Amino acid sequence: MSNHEKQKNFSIFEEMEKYGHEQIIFNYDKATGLKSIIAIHDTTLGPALGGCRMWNYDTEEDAIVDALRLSRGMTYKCAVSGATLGGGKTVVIGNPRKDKSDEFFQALGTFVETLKGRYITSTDVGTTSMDFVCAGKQTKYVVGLPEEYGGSGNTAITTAYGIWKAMKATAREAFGTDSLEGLTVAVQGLGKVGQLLVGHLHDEKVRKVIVTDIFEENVNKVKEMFPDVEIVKPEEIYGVECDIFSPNALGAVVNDHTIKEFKCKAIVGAANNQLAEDRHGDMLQEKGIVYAPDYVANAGGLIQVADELQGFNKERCLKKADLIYDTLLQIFEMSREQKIPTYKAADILVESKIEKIGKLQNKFIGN
Ligand SMILES: NC(=O)c1ccc[n+]([C@@H]2O[C@H](COP(=O)([O-])OP(=O)(O)OC[C@H]3O[C@@H](n4cnc5c(N)ncnc54)[C@H](O)[C@@H]3O)[C@@H](O)[C@H]2O)c1
Repeated sequence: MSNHEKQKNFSIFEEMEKYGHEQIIFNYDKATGLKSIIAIHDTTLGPALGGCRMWNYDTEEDAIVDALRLSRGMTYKCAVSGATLGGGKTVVIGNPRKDKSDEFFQALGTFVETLKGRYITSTDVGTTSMDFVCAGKQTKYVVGLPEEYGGSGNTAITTAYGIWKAMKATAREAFGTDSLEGLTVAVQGLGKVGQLLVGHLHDEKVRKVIVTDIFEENVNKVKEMFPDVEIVKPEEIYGVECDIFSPNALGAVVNDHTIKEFKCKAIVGAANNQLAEDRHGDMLQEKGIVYAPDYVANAGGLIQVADELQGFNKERCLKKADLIYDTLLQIFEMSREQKIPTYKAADILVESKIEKIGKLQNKFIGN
């Protein structure tokens, strides 16, 4: 089907109805050429929070679908981490290597400001904390700023920490012990999170780390820091012999093709929306692969920026990230007891939490 035909069949309201999105805002700034979409999924728990992804989308439909999927993931991630925040996301259509400037992100800031705190933004793939220093000149509704600007700094640190904890919980479920010592872990994507994760794995004395990235400079950097890593080509990573596969690049890496290739016993990584479709989570369960639901495992970054909204405290933030381990154990237990895939168990946990909090009555607390 051509892109034009695809767009003719695409209904934005049908998409919003499917998962209950509240609002989509399209922003265009003539002076800078900024084209962005802000999707707000659910604000039952509080203002929507979610990073801003900058990507060269093939079609506008791809950009809208990404904003919808990612913002919904943020609702679930906020709820499962105990944050009093809802889910939102921005996508910026453009090339992050060419199209950025101070004015470009200031333009984004002006649009975020119009929402008066209903949506708070931050970094994601293709954007950096410095981009939000620029956006922050026009809005106070930004988090994930560098420490020298009063922010909590690089969120990848807490994300990688959380993935490491998630991996330990998943190892306990899959291998009966939460020590990663002696295991082989395949890491896809050696960006901000992937690089730090390899460091944690090294400290845990895993047997072998197999790595890949589409950018050679990232692979070389990791090889320099950890000479023992084994490097494979990007297309080879799914089929390598390993205990744990860790996707830390982009989403939809668990799909009809990769499932046939997987030789791992568990999947734990930072990438958002790892399952191309829900049914792939069912297929993983049938294959006996323990899947750590992405929005639970990768909540570290969200936990950090949510903490920044309260005045960042690193110790408190890491303590909250430690809970990723406990939450995953709870989800694995639900999955076993109810005989349902782990992604469904996580969704049930979150949806019941949102429903209960949504029904809370405001109580009179005196003057
Ligand atoms: N940074 C965070 O705090 C955070 C928090 C939650 C989720 N995530 C998610 O985790 C993932 C990694 O985040 P990041 O901050 O490290 O992003 P990043 O952009 O720094 O790194 C992504 C890396 O993946 C590589 N890559 C892309 N496609 C690839 C492919 N097909 N094969 C191999 N490598 C490929 C890129 O070259 C890059 O090095 C993203 O999906 C992001 O949305 C990040």
